[in-house]
Amino acid sequence: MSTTRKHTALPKAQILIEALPWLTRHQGKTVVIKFGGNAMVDEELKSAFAQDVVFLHHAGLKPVVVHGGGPQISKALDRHGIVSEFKAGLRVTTEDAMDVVRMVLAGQVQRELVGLLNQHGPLAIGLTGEDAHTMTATKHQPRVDGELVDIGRVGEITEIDTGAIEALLADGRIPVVSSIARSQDDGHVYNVNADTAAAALAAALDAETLMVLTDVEGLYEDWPNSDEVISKLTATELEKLLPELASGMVPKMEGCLHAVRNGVHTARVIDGRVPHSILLEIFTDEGIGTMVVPDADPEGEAA
Ligand SMILES: Nc1ncnc2c1ncn2[C@@H]1O[C@H](COP(=O)(O)OP(=O)(O)O)[C@@H](O)[C@H]1O
Ligand SMILES: CC(=O)N[C@@H](CCC(=O)OP(=O)(O)O)C(=O)O
Repeated sequence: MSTTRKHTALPKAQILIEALPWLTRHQGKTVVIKFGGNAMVDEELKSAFAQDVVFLHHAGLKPVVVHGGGPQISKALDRHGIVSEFKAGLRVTTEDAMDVVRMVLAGQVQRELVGLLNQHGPLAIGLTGEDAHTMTATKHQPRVDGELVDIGRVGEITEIDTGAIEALLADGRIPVVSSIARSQDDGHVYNVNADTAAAALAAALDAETLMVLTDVEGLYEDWPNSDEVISKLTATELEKLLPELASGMVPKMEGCLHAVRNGVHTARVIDGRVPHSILLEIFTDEGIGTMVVPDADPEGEAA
């Protein structure tokens, strides 16, 4: 035989092998991925997101996508002459505004993500929390300066039925969920913050990981004065920080806390502006954002 041939693709094999421990660890595990409206600004990023989710699916994980669409809703409301107002980080949602919210989330943003994922095969199925009683809510009245405020059709999740999502996962599909909930009597629907919905679903599904993609690097220690990202913190450490956090981060970090306090192993806030941030986070040990772990973290760094 002649001398050994030079295989120029060998570094690729090295990269695949480096992912082996992570592939083994995450095999069969459910990962809830929240794709924020602010991270959905760029066509290339959206395609890379879809590729990552499909990659996870083919690597044996069970991804569930929950999407936001705040900026897209604000734009549509503006076109309808409705002014966007937020209280306690949540959109004040009149009945008219709710029609627009539902149209944008279920009819526009969700359809686009389903389309991008399905470019890779017959994988994604879109639903909202209304479908098969996936999410039931009651009217949410947050406190602002100690006073209860009425913010219209904004819901607080009271019940989750994971049946439809689990059936889709068992059938090898990728559920794409819009954050709209039904009311107990099916009389109307509620607008639910997408971070809150993703966290509640992650807990109800017994997911291994909740991953929240947004438009910052992670949780900044002293926002907006410094860009020092907190790379890892426990539930109790996060709980202490919560009162200091500002609007957009509040539902995200409250969601992460809820998730890890209810069985999810890790909740991560990562930068959706970095292409393939999901793969970097799942398959390398260079976590790129903020990771929240339960207080007793038996697996330590391996989480
Ligand atoms: N401590 C913090 N660390 C990082 N971002 C913060 C912090 N506090 C507030 N923010 C704001 O939260 C925003 C993310 O939330 P949001 O706008 O709701 O994004 P998304 O559409 O991804 O849900 C950031 O762009 C930033 O302006
Ligand atoms: C009650 C409430 O505020 N609902 C959000 C739902 C969409 C969302 O959460 O989108 P992002 O993740 O892109 O912020 C809203 O109407 O904007």
